Amino acid sequence: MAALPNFFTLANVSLSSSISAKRRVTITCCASPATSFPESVAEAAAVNGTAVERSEVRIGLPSKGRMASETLDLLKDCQLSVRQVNPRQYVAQIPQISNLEVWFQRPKDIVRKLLTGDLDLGVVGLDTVSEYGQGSPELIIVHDALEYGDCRLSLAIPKYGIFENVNSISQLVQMPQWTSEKPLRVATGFTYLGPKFMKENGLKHVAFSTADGALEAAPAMGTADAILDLVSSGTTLRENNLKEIEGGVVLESQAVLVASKRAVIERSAVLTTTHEILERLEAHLRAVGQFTVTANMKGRSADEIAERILSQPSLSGLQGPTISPVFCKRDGKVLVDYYAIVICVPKKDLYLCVQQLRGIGGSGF
Ligand SMILES: Nc1ncnc2c1ncn2[C@@H]1O[C@H](COP(=O)(O)OP(=O)(O)OP(=O)(O)O)[C@@H](O)[C@H]1O
Ligand SMILES: O=P(O)(O)OC[C@H]1O[C@H](OP(=O)(O)OP(=O)(O)O)[C@H](O)[C@@H]1O
Ligand SMILES: [Mg+2]
Repeated sequence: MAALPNFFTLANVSLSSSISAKRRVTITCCASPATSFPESVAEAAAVNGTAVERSEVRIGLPSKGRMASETLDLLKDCQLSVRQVNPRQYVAQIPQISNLEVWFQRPKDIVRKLLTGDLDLGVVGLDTVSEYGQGSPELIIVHDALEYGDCRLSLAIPKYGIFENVNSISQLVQMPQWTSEKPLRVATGFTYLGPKFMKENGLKHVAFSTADGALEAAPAMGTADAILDLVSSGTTLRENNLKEIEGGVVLESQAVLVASKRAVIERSAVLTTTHEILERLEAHLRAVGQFTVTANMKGRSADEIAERILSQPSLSGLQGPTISPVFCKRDGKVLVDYYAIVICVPKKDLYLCVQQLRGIGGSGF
């Protein structure tokens, strides 16, 4: 994952100790580079005063696009059913949390409204928080991995012509073609992150153009040399003869739960509701991320099997294993040759765990 510029763990906010104890939950806050902070956002954050007077808690959910239905599905899996009578109704309730109002908004407007204090919480892609939050210290990432909406913001160039042998950002920067008269033309919808990334990578001669969609067509049309856009499967780039380059990923993104720092700090109802949502998200995400592996293993005793399992690097950090004798009858005697073992494995470690269990004599998975 590319390092996220301007994000750091927020250790000195009073709520952090209680929330950040959870696995995969980080309370992070965009650092505030005061000098480069755009005035419009700073002003928006400053007029956040209305938030203090509201008693109900407002969460913004994507009203349309690919994040909309998956967000509702996730909440449903957490037993938080959003009651929306029809898709054109922009406000809804979640009966399980009585003082919570759901507002359906476009993802970028969710971030904007968190900054103005019109929303307290929101679910959007990290790319949207980073682009429209513009490093504002007013935004707190409450949960950084809701496990959908995975994509990356990445720079892509044509596979052909002058770019044929260019495969990294440093090679792109060193190309003699880019001058102040003829800068590298980049098409992007990310007008904050794009210039920031190029500056950080030393690309001086660059000009940006914006469009709302189908950016991948710009190089073939001759209107841009490169594009900076979201990539998920990579199909759109491939179909348009474009390639990503080494060092060209601006950020890795997925859906996150974001909060207004001020609302969380100043209004106890927001903090309580944030905790409640977080507990439910964590319980659900932990459960779906875990697999139970059962296997048989030959051995002299349960202790010996336990030692063998716990000596393996991918198995030693687990809670357990549960080891039970498997009884059989041979020549009229009840014997234990095998033990049944049960371990709980995070999804990402599943393959390695099974390999390591096999390596120490596990079978019958
Ligand atoms: N190809 C993709 N695969 C997975 N997630 C994506 C992809 N493209 C975007 N996303 C995520 O989904 C979010 C919403 O994208 P979506 O395309 O639905 O809306 P949008 O691009 O903001 O709006 P619109 O396409 O209507 O202009 C993005 O901010 C990003 O986090
Ligand atoms: O790597 P892939 O899986 O091919 O996905 C990447 C494409 O998905 C997004 O477009 P979207 O579908 O949102 O259309 P848009 O350009 O109209 O926003 C993004 O802007 C890319 O064009
Ligand atoms: Mg889109």
